[in-house]
Amino acid sequence: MTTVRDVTYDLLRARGLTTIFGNPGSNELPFLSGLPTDFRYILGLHEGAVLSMADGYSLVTGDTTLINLHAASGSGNAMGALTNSVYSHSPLVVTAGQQVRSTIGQEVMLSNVDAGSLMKPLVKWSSEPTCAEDVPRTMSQAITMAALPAKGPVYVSIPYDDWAADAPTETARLLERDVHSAAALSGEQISSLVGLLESAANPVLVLGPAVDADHANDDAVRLAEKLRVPVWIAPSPCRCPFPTRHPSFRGVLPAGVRDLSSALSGHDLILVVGAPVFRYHQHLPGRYLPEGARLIQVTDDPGEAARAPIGEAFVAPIGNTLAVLASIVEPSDRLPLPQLADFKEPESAGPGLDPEHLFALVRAAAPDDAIYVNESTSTADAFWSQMALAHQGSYYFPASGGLGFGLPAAVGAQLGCPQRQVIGLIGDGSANYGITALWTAARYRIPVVIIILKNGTYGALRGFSKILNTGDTPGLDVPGIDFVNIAQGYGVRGTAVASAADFVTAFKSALAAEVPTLIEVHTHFEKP
Ligand SMILES: Cc1ncc(Cn2c(C)c(CCOP(=O)(O)OP(=O)(O)O)sc2=O)c(N)n1
Ligand SMILES: [Ca+2]
Repeated sequence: MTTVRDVTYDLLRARGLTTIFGNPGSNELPFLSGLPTDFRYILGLHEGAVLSMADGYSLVTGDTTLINLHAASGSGNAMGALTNSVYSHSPLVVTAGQQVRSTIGQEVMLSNVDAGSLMKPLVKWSSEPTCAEDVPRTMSQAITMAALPAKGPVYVSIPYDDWAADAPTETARLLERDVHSAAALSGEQISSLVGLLESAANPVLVLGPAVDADHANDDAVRLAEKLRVPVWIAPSPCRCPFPTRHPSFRGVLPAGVRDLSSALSGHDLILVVGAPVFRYHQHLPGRYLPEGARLIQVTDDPGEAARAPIGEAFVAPIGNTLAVLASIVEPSDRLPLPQLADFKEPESAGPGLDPEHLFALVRAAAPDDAIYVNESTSTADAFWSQMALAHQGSYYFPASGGLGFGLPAAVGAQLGCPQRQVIGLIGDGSANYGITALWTAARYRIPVVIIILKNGTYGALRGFSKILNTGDTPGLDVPGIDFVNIAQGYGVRGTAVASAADFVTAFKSALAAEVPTLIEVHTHFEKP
């Protein structure tokens, strides 16, 4: 007789979920026992790292990705990482082993009490099947929900005695299922958008992560070039939707209401594509928009459209909308935008490097199509002022600022995209939240390059203490961490550098290596 486990593995195979990121407990063993040979299991040592590795993998591949965690304790450890995945719309299927079905109510050891509620609101859908026979259909629903727009993580808790139960014969029909999502702006809606863009005196494009997620970067460039308009990246970006050396590129919008509004002053039409309106961060109240500006938002997430405080929104596929607009909008007779100024070539007063200087050295030596996973929270301005990102899928940042994403996501991204070099730019504070992913990188020989920016402090919080005028609070410094020895303890080759020449030597060696490498760079939080 075919078991629930057999049908579930057939379903996972049919939908392409044959890589499992996990950390097991006893509840998971009946699912993992006799893992089919065409599946691979990637072990992480902490569930936060497991989740973020899977997130990095799903972001670069675009694949719906399977995670298997241990009951409530493992699921709970992963929740911090899920705060990012839910906003980066990562299609993750998070599964957890549950105690034997008949004992859950007694709350025996390893029971995941009220499992269906545990992960809300950090997942778009969550369930514990009501009986063993419904496990395959529930898994089918979970995989489909994760992948349908707006994509996002889902959670399924499965009692471990369900796997051996007989599967109803009809569950085999799940393997034939396919679910298509269509919808697009109507001809009338497109015409109204085109009319607004062509009649605006000074329009501006604001692009968000969904443009990059939908591989619509080139159509965004075509639209910007036809309209001859400036292009900003929406605030708090977790991806890069537009080439940063293009003449239209103006940078990342500030994440405060007041400053964002002034950055857009003078524009009468603001077209926001693929971003929430907006992911503000610093609380700097003011007018949402400059005088006389009209905001139009195109998003594939009904929630983003519904919760925006301003503007008119269209819920539609991002790639299709940009492609249609770029093809039918008339070329503008505005003057072409001038080339961007050359990069400043910064220096540092040693020992140690200024972040701008470090990023200039990275840019000079890294491959043109490198993928950057950034979690160095006080150096964002320096990064955007020095990097030349030209390709789709070149940049990832924790979508909710939940630390512990960066280092594991870099490992997962490198596993998912072996053809491009992945470079993690990780603060010496952030590194500690996902440090165990170094072991996974060494264990599976994943050749990621991890650059630790060691300024000895929680730099972003020092910045916030100035904005919030909170003075010198406790808990802001992280001096003396030895990432080289930590890395070597997890099996990763590490080097510490404090000069430009030494960094370039170590970086070029790391880029040529076929194993993971960590470089600890002494950086300045403030210019010496
Ligand atoms: C899981 C988690 N814990 C704590 C924080 C709070 N936090 C913390 C602790 C930051 C400092 C990070 O320091 P870093 O060394 O990684 O980078 P910088 O020195 O460049 O800021 S930024 C920030 O929002 C967080 N965002 N996420
Ligand atoms: Ca730091």
